[in-house]
Amino acid sequence: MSTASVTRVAGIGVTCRGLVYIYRLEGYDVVALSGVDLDIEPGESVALLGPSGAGKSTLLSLLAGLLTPAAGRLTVGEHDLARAGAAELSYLRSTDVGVMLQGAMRNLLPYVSAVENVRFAQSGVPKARRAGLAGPRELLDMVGLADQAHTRPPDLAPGARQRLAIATALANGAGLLLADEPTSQLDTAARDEVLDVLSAVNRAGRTVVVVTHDPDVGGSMGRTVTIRDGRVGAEGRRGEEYSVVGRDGSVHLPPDVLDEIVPGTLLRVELIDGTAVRLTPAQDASREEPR
Ligand SMILES: Nc1ncnc2c1ncn2[C@@H]1O[C@H](COP(=O)(O)OP(=O)(O)OP(=O)(O)O)[C@@H](O)[C@H]1O
Repeated sequence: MSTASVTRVAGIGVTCRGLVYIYRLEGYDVVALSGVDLDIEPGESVALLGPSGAGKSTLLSLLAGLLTPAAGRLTVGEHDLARAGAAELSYLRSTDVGVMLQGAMRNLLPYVSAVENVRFAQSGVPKARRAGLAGPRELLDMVGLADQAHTRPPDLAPGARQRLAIATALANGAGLLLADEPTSQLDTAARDEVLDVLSAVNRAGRTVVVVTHDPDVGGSMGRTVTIRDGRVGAEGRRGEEYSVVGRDGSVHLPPDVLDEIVPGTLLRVELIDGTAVRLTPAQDASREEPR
């Protein structure tokens, strides 16, 4: 696969403070996000990791303006998404944010060619923002599909379909790309081609946020953020994993530590020389029953 040079686009940053989202179902509520604090700098590449049901896709949908937070602050570029109305959210998606839903075909029109898919994605861009957009051919070139411009999505290989979904997501000139599981169900070669494209669009300035279960995909991004129980539990940089102290002082212990120090254990917490923290389990290593 050969990709052409990628048009530079300024990246868009994100700020989340105490972000809460609740799915309201008949008879009960599901708290999917319970206080996410997260900053993403313009031009960063970030992987959202974490166990199934942790809240990764919900967070991505909030960043995309597809869901509105129940509480907390959320800004994407200049937009305050906690306060934005439907028109502002729709403008955001047609200009600054490119979204790839899970499953390539959910992002594509099956009955028209690759180039028509990109043209269609550009038809919703407001006139004032159309000047300076990369053309459909250039976008297909960017994802290595120049020679398959007239192929319809069902006739593309799975990896090529995902790359076409990237081209359509970025057709509006977005400075923030949000992709939910863009490499799931791809073989290693197709996955690496998708990662190459994501890396190229990131190097050309755009902010890239990817939800994934694949640690290799996480490793290919500049930073990993692990969501656990609806909050940021850990962050990884340059292969090192760090726990994140929540605004209420809570810390998620890493799974391997939790194997040894089970929930309910009493811990003595000591600050050592102002530079390190020591956690020591109480003698019997479990909470005493109240008398
Ligand atoms: N449409 C919905 N209605 C009700 N509850 C939902 C809905 N979507 C998600 N949830 C619940 O919200 C919580 C977070 O789900 P979410 O899909 O964001 O997690 P996730 O980390 O992306 O999981 P996965 O890795 O399995 O996709 C889960 O408890 C899930 O069951």
